Amino acid sequence: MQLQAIDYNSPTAQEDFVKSLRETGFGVLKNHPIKKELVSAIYQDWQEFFADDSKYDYRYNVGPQDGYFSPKVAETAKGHTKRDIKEYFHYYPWGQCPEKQKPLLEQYYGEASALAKELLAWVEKHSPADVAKHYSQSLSSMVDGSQQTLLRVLHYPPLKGDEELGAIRAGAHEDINLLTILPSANEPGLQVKSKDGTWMDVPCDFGTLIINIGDMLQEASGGYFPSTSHRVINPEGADKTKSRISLPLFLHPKPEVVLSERHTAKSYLHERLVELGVLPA
Ligand SMILES: O=C(O)CCC(=O)C(=O)O
Ligand SMILES: [Fe+2]
Repeated sequence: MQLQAIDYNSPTAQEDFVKSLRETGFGVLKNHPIKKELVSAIYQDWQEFFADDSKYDYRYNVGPQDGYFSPKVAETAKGHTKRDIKEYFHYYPWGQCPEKQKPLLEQYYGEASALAKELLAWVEKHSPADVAKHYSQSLSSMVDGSQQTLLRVLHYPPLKGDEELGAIRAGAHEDINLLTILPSANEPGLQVKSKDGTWMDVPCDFGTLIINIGDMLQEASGGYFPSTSHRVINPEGADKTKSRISLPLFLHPKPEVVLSERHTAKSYLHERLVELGVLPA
């Protein structure tokens, strides 16, 4: 299985994209509306943020989860024992954000959320009737007016050799939300698990966008759209000295949205954050 980039402007983009999501949990888009100059400017802005000790002034708020998570409090992937080797900042329009980094991040948040919503509408339009009948409301209306969509700026520091044995940049996990949009990072390392259990590299041509299904869409679609495991592996050799920045946007529904007979978005998110060790039970 190889992930082929799909041209956003192609006449068959919608069908090709939804087919890729269905078969692999992932889709890669090229020629999409998000400018790569915006993404690279954000990467630069945040290299500065993570390099400066004033980042500790933005320590995350435990309940709402906005702000800076240092490597000491970074999440531990479900089923793992070692924390991921990363630090990150959680941006919400209502949350804390340093003034210098705010304008571009806010702009990106708006553009990426709008694109994510459009892609969710593609998913809905190409869902078979027997899958769509389980959606408690239209997928795109699930995110209308949502305050929960999260933009995460991730920094994986260069490896120094003193990392815990067995720790990796991001342990294998599935995302919690409906859809995730991720611009190709500035360094490789992202891998996705294929159906036969092998790990494949996700292409990291700067300028492409990687989209994946999260657990909430898997739940709402009765498993038709798979939330696929992915991870970020550690660099080797000379690449160890390089840091890596990435910028996933996690599209979240409103808390009261019914995902399935078992879960609302709120109950599901709470259960998952406790499992990740970032919320007290
Ligand atoms: O850094 C990446 O490329 C992926 C990050 C990721 O999977 C996540 O934060 O959920
Ligand atoms: Fe992820």
